[in-house]
Amino acid sequence: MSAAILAEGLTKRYGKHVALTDLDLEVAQGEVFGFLGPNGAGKSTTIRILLDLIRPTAGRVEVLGTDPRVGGAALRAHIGYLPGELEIEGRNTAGDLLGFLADQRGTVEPGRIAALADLLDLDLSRKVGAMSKGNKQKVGIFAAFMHRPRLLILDEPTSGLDPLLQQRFLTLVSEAKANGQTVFMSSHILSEVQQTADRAVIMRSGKLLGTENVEDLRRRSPRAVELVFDEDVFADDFAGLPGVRDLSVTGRTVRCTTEGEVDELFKKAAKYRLVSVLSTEPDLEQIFFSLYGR
Ligand SMILES: Nc1ncnc2c1ncn2[C@@H]1O[C@H](COP(=O)(O)OP(=O)(O)OP(=O)(O)O)[C@@H](O)[C@H]1O
Repeated sequence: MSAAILAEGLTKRYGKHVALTDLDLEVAQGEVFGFLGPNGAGKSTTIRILLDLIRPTAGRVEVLGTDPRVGGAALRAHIGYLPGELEIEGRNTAGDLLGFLADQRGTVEPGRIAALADLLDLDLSRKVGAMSKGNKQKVGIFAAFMHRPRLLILDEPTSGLDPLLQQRFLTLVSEAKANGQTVFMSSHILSEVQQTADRAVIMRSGKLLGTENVEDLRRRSPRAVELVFDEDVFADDFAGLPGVRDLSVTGRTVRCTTEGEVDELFKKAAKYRLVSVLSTEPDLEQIFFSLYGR
């Protein structure tokens, strides 16, 4: 079986500016694949090349076994694409617009649009041009998912969605995976990729830093942890614990960065009465630094 996505030596220059350098990528069919990187890493550039919206300076890609430069409409029929900067204008209602797209595609099962509207809480009677960014994003998600394409290419799909809807979106991704579809999803947020993806690549400044098994990434990536107790605690109790660094203990509050195992930390914490636990994901730059030391 051919790969869902294959890129070899992909390079893109805009004049003197190098947006992408020698990228190799292979995404298997049926895989949920995260494409991670901060703004400007080259994610949208790669995605646009996969869709033949722009052409590479060097290297080649195959999408579902076909060169997108020759695949045309037949290839596009198998791809659901959500652009990073979605622009939807016009006086049509969401229902009319999505109904039109469904007719064009001809493969959308009856009731699918209503079910998606229910899941993502979208009022189909609203005019798309007057919608908020988040609602427009939902329309874009519908358009990508509704015909259950073999391959979903999603550029920052949850941008503009509130946390509840981000979770609902992730259920759509899980459903697509269960259905054997391939999902290629860019993001600058590790946690959303961690929840759904099998593997992820991490990009920075147009270069691939590494390919990661997402389960490993979850274990290895640092988290900022804050524990608050109902009384002052002894700093010595928390000193030198495995997987704990940047420790600061002030009165009732312990702050630290954890990496990997947190078992010892919580065993020590259990000596006291814990009032609250806050664990936050650092931004990608910090994760890069922790994983790759640069
Ligand atoms: N049409 C263009 N002309 C010139 N430079 C461009 C063009 N499109 C992108 N770039 C540059 O190429 C680099 C990669 O951009 P790209 O949009 O692929 O990054 P990204 O990872 O998708 O980030 P973002 O999330 O901000 O879109 C950036 O430095 C960007 O400024």
